[in-house]
Amino acid sequence: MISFVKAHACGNDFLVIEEAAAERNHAALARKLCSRNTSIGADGIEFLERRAGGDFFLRLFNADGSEAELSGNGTRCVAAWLAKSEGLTEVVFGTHGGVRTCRVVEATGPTYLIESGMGVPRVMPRTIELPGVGEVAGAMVNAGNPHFVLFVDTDDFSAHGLAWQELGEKISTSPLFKFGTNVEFVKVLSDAEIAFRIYERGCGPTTSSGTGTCASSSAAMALRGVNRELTAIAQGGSQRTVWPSNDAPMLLTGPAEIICMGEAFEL
Ligand SMILES: N[C@@H](CCC[C@H](N)C(=O)O)C(=O)O
Repeated sequence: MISFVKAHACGNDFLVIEEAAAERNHAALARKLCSRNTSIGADGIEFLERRAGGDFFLRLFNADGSEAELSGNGTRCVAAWLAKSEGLTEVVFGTHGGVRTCRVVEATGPTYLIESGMGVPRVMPRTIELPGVGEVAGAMVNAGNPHFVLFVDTDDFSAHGLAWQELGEKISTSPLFKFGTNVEFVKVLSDAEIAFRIYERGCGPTTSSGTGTCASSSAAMALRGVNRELTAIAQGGSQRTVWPSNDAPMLLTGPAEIICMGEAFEL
């Protein structure tokens, strides 16, 4: 049996599994346990490694078994679990996308409001040529993991005559991005608010993304001149971002809720 904890951040859901239990089956476990109809279901698994000296390291596997550098929401879910189970209120995680620090701001039952230091996002305006679609203008953003951000002004977030989910998949899996990319469709609502939709590498449309929130916010701040403190509204809820300048680390504040814990049968 494999012990797991399930948590979500604005509907972006994760299983948390101790690295020691993975026995090198990370990808297979992710594909199996994240399946919505035949298993527990989740957008990804965070494997939590406890290193000497009390350090933590996170490895994130998407639902399709691919490994990503990190997840902003997933990291927060693990921080919420460590707050609930071990009373930790500040946790530093190593990830393949850089160090991330989480601080519990508020706790209400199983829900934790957490502020995370998300590193310095890098925003690079880019126009790509997509077969059958044409030129798509946007920005590549490195938020520890890769993102392509498009600005839209349609009610339904469609762009280039395609639903955002369809265009998102084309961009996410385009060979133009050697390692694939997450895709965000961003609408600037005011100087203080953006709304966005997310097509994630390795799992498709999700209701929220922590790194996607950072990528969307940083692109809107750097390229559209909105405020350096923003509310970013996704389908699953809002998060707050603060980015004092283009060279500064971004702070991300949002909720994470512990749903359940249990034991899964082995593969
Ligand atoms: N939902 C996540 C991002 C998860 C990783 C992503 N799918 C990738 O492959 O980079 C978040 O909250 O950041």
